[in-house]
Amino acid sequence: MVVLSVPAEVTVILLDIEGTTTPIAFVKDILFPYIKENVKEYLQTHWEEEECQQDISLLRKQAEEDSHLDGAVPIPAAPENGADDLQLMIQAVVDNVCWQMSLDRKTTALKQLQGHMWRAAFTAGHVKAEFFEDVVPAVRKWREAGMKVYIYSSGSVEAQKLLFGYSTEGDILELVDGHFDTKIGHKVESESYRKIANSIGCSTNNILFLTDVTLEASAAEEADVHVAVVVRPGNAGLTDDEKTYYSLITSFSELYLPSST
Ligand SMILES: CSCCC(=O)C(=O)COP(=O)(O)O
Ligand SMILES: [Mg+2]
Repeated sequence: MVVLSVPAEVTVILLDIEGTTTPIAFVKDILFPYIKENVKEYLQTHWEEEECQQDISLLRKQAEEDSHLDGAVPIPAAPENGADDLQLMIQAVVDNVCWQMSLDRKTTALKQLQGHMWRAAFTAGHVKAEFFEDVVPAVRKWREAGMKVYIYSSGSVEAQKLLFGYSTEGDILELVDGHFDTKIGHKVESESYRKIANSIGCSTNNILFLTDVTLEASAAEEADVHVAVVVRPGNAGLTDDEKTYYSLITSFSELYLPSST
């Protein structure tokens, strides 16, 4: 087995979710279709609720920022003229969400609505999150060795907690010391990793970030975070240069913690 030695200064392991802890197929084939199939009914049912109105406001703001993009779908201002306007507005939000999802956008607005929609599916037991089989045993081992384990995903913190709270492995939320999402910044921006270190109360070089996306690894590395790229079935392929440049692991069990011997 290939072994990647974790530098002695590392005290925090920061995990991406999709493509790292969890198969991309679970997100693409189960979580995302749930949104596309249910978003219209969800909006019709929850429209009057404050949480839903906050989600719409955020989506509308994002739509304004996106107005220069090819194919962007605008969301009109709040309806004034009754039921017909409301139905047009709901359809605009549905079209905007589907457009964003067709591009796999990671906007905070989209991710916030998705997190709220998944709540019902997870808590009712209709969906259970999948984790690669090496994830839970490795995380337990790291924690026993004194490591802190944090999550940094484009999925909202609320969605992350649903995944860890309602998984095929049971409720494994207690294995996570904390969560970060795009509210702290985007994963391809190095400043986000500095803010995460600051929020945890450590230096960036105390963190090892595991992700499937080399753009994220590169941003983290620029902030002096240690990185390893996770190669999982179903992940996007890496170029030869990326394979040479980055430390690669195919399972969390390949990480060797000097302190855990
Ligand atoms: C954690 S919620 C479901 C996945 C999701 O919506 C997403 O965008 C995952 O992105 P990641 O940063 O974990 O690759
Ligand atoms: Mg990922």
